[in-house]
Amino acid sequence: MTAELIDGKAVAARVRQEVADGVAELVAQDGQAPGLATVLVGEDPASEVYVRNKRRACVAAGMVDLHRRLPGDASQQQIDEEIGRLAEDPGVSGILLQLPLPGHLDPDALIDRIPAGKDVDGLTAGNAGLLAQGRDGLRPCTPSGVARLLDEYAVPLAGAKVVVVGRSVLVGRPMAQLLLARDATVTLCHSRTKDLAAEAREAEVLVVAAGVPGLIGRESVRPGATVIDVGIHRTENGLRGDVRFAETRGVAGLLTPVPGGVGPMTIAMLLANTLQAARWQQNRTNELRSSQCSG
Ligand SMILES: Nc1nc(=O)c2c([nH]1)NC[C@@H]1CN(c3ccc(C(=O)N[C@@H](CCC(=O)O)C(=O)O)cc3)C=[N+]21
Ligand SMILES: [Mg+2]
Repeated sequence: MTAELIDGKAVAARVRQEVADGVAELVAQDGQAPGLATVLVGEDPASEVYVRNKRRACVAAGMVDLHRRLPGDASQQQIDEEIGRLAEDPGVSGILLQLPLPGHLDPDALIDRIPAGKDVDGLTAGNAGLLAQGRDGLRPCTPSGVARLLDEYAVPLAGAKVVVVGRSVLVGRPMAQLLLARDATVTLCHSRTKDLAAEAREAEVLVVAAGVPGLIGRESVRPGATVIDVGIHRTENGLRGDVRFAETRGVAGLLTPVPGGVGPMTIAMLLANTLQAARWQQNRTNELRSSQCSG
């Protein structure tokens, strides 16, 4: 068997076009384009690349790029104040604090300064709680990108055995919650899991977000399974994932490549979240206006 490849670039291009259409509609309605504030602290080279790509995608979708850069030695209070200003600014639809932050900063406290309605990364305790309770909110971009890929390739989730490897706040935990909300039977594995390969082999859908290069190979994959590789590592031989691609391709039914799989979807879903946030803010503004008129 040779797995069919999931074309994340193609799906991401479709999502980005949908977002661009939605942005044009919003601009026609109230003359204001959504604005995305990416906040980058310091100069981690990988973060520079991601933020640059996010800003480009934002402009390409017709949104306003409101980038903020702070020095690597910025204090907790300085960043707190910057996020506070963006939170108050009606021109800012979404705020994204790029992670990881320099070691002297407390990321949780800063993330929770972002109002839930502008939290386009879906990382605040508020949005994580809404997701855990199965209520509407902004979802983390990588997990929602994975869900969209699975939908586009018509991978059944209801009742399916899904194994997620990795329990990070950015990917693994929200991924498990999102799949649970889609009625999958979800197993969440991590670095302390006993016999990871045996757990993973049970999966009809295997989502790998461990951050360990080449962690998963043929010994861990059920024949015909759908394998989603969220890992991304810069090596001498180019970008690699958490999955050993060539050997896994011989066992899996559907497989994401790295690059060109999940990565482009993360950015596409960020744009989709920013549009969603702008629509909610527009609705709230209109409700306020009409209540002032009638009241
Ligand atoms: N607050 C926050 N939100 C994030 O969403 C976030 C973050 N911090 N920190 C780092 C991770 C990583 N991440 C990626 C985004 C795009 C690609 C992407 O576009 N990948 C391309 C390749 C791009 C390249 O050449 O490096 C691909 O896989 O095809 C990958 C990874 C977002 N992250
Ligand atoms: Mg882990």
